[in-house]
Amino acid sequence: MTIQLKNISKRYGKDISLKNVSLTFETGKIYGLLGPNGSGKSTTLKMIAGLVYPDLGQVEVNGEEVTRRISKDVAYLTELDMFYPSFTVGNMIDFYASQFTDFDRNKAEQLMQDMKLDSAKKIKRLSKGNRGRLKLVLALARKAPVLLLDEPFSGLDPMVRDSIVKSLVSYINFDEQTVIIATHEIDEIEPLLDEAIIILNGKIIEQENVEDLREEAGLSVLEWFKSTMAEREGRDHE
Ligand SMILES: Nc1ncnc2c1ncn2[C@@H]1O[C@H](COP(=O)(O)OP(=O)(O)OP(=O)(O)O)[C@@H](O)[C@H]1O
Repeated sequence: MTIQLKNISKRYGKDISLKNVSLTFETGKIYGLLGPNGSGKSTTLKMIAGLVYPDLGQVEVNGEEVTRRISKDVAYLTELDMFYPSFTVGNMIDFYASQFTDFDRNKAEQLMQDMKLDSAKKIKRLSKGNRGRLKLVLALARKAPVLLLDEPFSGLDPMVRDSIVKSLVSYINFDEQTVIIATHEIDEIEPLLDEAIIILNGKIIEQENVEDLREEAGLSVLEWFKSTMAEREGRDHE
């Protein structure tokens, strides 16, 4: 599945959220969409999920324009908690299984064990971190061709993050899935990434293959991100 954003612009009232963004995402790769608060990461993901439409430009999946129908192919972990508080964890798993034909119960069971979640527990009684884990279970248990993760590690403690980052790849089917992770926690997701994209003030300012970055420039993604941002700031102040 090839996802293409072609010359996308989007504004909310006076605020410009995306400016002439063009990006291509291919199956089998994990992309990191990196940038500071308010840079347009979530808006980009929402566009791929068909939840927000561009003012200008096109979003295409396999050459076809994205509509609301894309949602069946997109597993989307959002920043917002959209859980029903009276549900138990198990109810939520049942609900997802009823909503999405690609929801894999066996995978969900395995993920629940890995994330140490109790299916009898009420969602309103879960800690923030455990809610974060549940969100990951619900997104990763789907065999959707497109997996969008918006700040997937927020609320998780550092030890857990580390182990989740390590186990995440085992839940991805690289023959069939495209994964896009939006985050400002670059250090943590670095080991997962194939491609790193920097978005700033609604513009894509850089994109690099992570292996090339390491081998050719001798830089970690975080070092590259910091130096790119510093260079920008310097330029903006000239
Ligand atoms: N529903 C909305 N109504 C008005 N403005 C919006 C809306 N959604 C996003 N914006 C604006 O668009 C810009 C980009 O926001 P977006 O949420 O895409 O950034 P982000 O990079 O995901 O930020 P964060 O890291 O803080 O989540 C911001 O200026 C934001 O205020």
